[in-house]
Amino acid sequence: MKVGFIGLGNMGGAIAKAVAKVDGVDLLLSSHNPVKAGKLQKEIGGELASNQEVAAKSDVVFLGVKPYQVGAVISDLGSAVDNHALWISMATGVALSDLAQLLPGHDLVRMMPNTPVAIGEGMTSFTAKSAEGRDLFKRLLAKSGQVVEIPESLMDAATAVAGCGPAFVYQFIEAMGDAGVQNGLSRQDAIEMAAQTVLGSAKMVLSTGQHPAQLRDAVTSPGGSTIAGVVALERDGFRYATIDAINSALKRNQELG
Ligand SMILES: NC(=O)C1=CN([C@@H]2O[C@H](COP(=O)(O)OP(=O)(O)OC[C@H]3O[C@@H](n4cnc5c(N)ncnc54)[C@H](OP(=O)(O)O)[C@@H]3O)[C@@H](O)[C@H]2O)C=CC1
Ligand SMILES: O=C(O)[C@@H]1CCC=N1
Repeated sequence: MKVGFIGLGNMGGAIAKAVAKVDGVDLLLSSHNPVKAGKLQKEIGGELASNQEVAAKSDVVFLGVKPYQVGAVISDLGSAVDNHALWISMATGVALSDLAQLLPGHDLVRMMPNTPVAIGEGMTSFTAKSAEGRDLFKRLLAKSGQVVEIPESLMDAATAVAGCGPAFVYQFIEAMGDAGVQNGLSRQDAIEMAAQTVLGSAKMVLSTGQHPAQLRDAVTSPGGSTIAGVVALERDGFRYATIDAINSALKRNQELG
């Protein structure tokens, strides 16, 4: 099966890395930036192509350009889109109804991935126009991490929590690292400790099925040091700051749409 990519930046490139691991897939890679696309091709294989070639020759096309570029990029393809491939858009805020106007008669999937798909640990939400599109999409994302089908009305929420979420987690890891450095750890050790702590804690949430508050209680000895830190986080508005960050991202998603 020929799987094409138009736009191979941070997100399109990460998905291409995951899709490249699926058996029976031949990649066609197109980006504005031939140097970037060439570098990726060396890493994951496939063939470099123009946008028109990708549209005309692919059975499935992943669209990885910025939301405001989607309309112009598809319009520029002209009759190359007439082969009725499955089109998959990752563009924030761009609805299936918008895509259907640009690609009338095509099968469509709207997805919201996050960058950890590049290492098989992503969290992707999607809405599909057809059952065939859904099955093919899930097959292509099989090596990308978790994949969940949601109603399109929840896409902005999924975008804010999981699409944008890695940036918030990296900020938290960076801040933990700073605290470690302030207290004498090397930068490298501090970041490794912070990142592994986030990884292990996330795995505990997913593998035990326990509520995060229960798991936090198991760390928090009465009168101990953890509760002192927990109280400081509450005092400084950590929970509110996190919710506010996600709501701000959600509001911006709606504006982008
Ligand atoms: N980054 C993320 O974590 C996530 C992003 N998304 C969505 O993914 C999409 C891409 O975002 P992101 O990867 O961050 O952005 P990037 O800017 O990193 O990637 C966009 C890519 O598209 C290329 N491009 C621009 N115009 C064209 C064109 N006419 N033809 C072919 N390629 C073109 C750009 O090339 P050049 O740089 O040379 O202009 C660039 O490589 C967006 O719609 C975003 O909403 C969704 C979920 C998460
Ligand atoms: O910042 C953005 O617009 C996109 C949405 C999800 C992650 N990046």
